[in-house]
Amino acid sequence: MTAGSDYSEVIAVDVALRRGAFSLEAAFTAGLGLTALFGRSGSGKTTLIDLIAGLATPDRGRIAVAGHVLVDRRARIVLPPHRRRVGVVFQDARLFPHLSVAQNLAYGRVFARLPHDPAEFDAVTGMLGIGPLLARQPAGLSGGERQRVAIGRALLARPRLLLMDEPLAALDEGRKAEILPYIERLRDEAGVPIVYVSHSVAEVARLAGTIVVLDAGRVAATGPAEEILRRADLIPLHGEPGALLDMIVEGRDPRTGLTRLTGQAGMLLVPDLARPKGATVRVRIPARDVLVATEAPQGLSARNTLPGRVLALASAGTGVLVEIDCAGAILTAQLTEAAVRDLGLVPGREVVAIIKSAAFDPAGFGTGRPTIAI
Ligand SMILES: Nc1ncnc2c1ncn2[C@@H]1O[C@H](COP(=O)(O)OP(=O)(O)OP(=O)(O)O)[C@@H](O)[C@H]1O
Repeated sequence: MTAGSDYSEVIAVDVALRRGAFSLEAAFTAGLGLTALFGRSGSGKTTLIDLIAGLATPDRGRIAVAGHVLVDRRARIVLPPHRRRVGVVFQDARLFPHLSVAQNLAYGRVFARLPHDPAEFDAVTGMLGIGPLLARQPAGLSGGERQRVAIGRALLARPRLLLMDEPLAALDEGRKAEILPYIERLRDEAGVPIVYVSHSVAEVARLAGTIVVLDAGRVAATGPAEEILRRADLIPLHGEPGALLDMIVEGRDPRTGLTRLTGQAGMLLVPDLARPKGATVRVRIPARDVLVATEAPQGLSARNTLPGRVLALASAGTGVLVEIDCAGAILTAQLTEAAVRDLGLVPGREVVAIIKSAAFDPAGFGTGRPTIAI
């Protein structure tokens, strides 16, 4: 990509397909970084992945990646999967059981007709932390290790796009936590755009720059992750609204032992994070963990109070979702209608958002800036 090119169009999809009673009609564009295809079971996520990978052909439409047309039904272009330069990582790693890790990795390369490149091999195995596993057989690896090898195999074929179809779904919580930092490195360092299927809000909140929400074969919404995840009208799909804030680690607060983060919204104290000073972190703050006051509170144990202004109110299930603009960063608070009435909350009203430090789940902190705008 050259500077000034439109980063929102690294991937351009506009397709239709009927499969039995199910019909998919989906159009979206996405840029570099990680784009999550998010939706309930049966919404069409895997069908869309199949169409991009070439495992199924749309009845109508066009798919292009980095300016290369993979499918254009009107122009009668349907590239076979092996000519698409699209890597796929499935829920199960699908490694060859009779080959070692090193041989599995080399296979991706052979299949793509690329010569062995020791420097690239070392870079990929280093990034994914699989160097020590090279002589092992897949049967002896943990689920997370297997997935890292599957990602390495896909990357070594130098894809223009990496598709990941629920790559963590078969792993327990511990293994998921172990592999997430590698997926973040992949997103930030490999320079390959990723389309990532998940129906986990926590996963998508941590990883995605862009979210495409699918519902019954249609794109219900698409946009930056922070916008999609706070929308009240999408609660039936994502379940729980919340804010995403990109913040910087300032260091350990000597008085409390908590980690001090700074960002657009102000300063937050969160449970001790093993991240270096200056590191960027992505923090998710669910709306139910935010309280609202109309004056700075006195004698309150909560550590985090951010001044802001009510931006909008939207009815959300049995309550009200209040959007608060904290110096340009937008927080959301889930309140009862009675609380909104009692506090006199209307757009423009100055308020203080209060978040308990204990509300932050250290396992949910992402790294880096997930959207790379060029
Ligand atoms: N080959 C097929 N023939 C007929 N219907 C199909 C076929 N493949 C998938 N479907 C249907 O298409 C719909 C979308 O399936 P798809 O696997 O794309 O959903 P999904 O969002 O990936 O779901 P999940 O999260 O459960 O994996 C489902 O109703 C499914 O039953």
